[in-house]
Amino acid sequence: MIRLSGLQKIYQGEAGPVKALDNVSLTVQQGEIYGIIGKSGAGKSTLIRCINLLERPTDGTVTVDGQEMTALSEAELREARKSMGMIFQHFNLLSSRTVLENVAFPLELAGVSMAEREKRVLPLLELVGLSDKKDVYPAQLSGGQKQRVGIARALASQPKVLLCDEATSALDPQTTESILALLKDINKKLGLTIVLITHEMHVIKAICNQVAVIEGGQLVETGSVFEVFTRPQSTTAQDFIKAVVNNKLPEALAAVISDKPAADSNVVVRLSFFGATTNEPVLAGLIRRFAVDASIISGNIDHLQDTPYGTLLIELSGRPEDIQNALNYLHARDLGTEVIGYVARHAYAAC
Ligand SMILES: Nc1ncnc2c1ncn2[C@@H]1O[C@H](COP(=O)(O)OP(=O)(O)OP(=O)(O)O)[C@@H](O)[C@H]1O
Repeated sequence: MIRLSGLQKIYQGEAGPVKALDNVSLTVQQGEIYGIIGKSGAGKSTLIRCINLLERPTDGTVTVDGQEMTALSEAELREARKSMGMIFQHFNLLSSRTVLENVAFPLELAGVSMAEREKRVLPLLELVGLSDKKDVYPAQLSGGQKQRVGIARALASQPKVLLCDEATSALDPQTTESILALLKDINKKLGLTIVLITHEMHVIKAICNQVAVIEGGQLVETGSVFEVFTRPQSTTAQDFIKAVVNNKLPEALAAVISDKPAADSNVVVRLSFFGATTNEPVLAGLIRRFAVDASIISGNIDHLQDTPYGTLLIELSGRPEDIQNALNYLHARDLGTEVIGYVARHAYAAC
């Protein structure tokens, strides 16, 4: 649906040229929710604005639904943009117009009659849950309601693609959740392709299928959300994931753990489960096969795109050769096995 190829964007800043995008290529399939995550200044806004050519790339091509946007004249571009809605962090509503008039605005610009505008806008207000606010002005709405108006307005011209520029960054966590749920619902109901930029990994985790990580204007990692969450390759992706996956050691354990084994120390291991392996009785198999004890220190199972994913922190005790055999057994399974460190026997009371 969207193909970016070799995109480059150089701004002429006051202190000289700024390379905001450096050879960015990516493909977004029809019906996907594609998230682009990066820290401040990474190039996210520039990238999303290059998709509808609000920002013209210095080099490279943008193709949307088979049409090369970068080859169009300004007039052709205005027409092509109708197939792409956009929502913004600060909503960008017209304060002197009611909710209905705001949502109808793109249709008004397109010369659609008042009667037809109303006919098309009312179902959209229902879709975003604002039917009872149609005659209200933006100042009387909450942030979440304003973003719902923004979403309805973006949908007014029946776009195939919805671009979301930090759409939930100005909202509290609960409202963010409801807006993300609405976007997911719209994606499902209308089959709309959604591209969003964010600096928050929980947004990606909540609704995206695919993710791209951007740093210094370059894509440093792309893949399914499940792949990137469970096996992040870049340090940037790993840093983002730390914010949503709690891999912190319990304080009492962190105080006594060492990275060097002692003669009689127990081994602390983090197991990561993905998909089908989540249901495997790994610990039972371990204890049955080897003369080791496995105490559970902490654990959690979460879901990513309806696939179970979890980590388990365990402490293995036994003779060193039995522990080694047990570790070899774990390494041979289809799960992540990471030795976190060593604790002296009885130094930490695992349950
Ligand atoms: N109009 C401009 N002129 C000069 N430099 C610009 C311009 N717009 C953006 N930049 C620079 O380009 C780089 C990327 O900016 P961009 O706004 O795309 O990043 P971002 O990831 O969206 O950041 P943030 O999350 O803080 O909004 C930054 O170094 C920024 O300072």
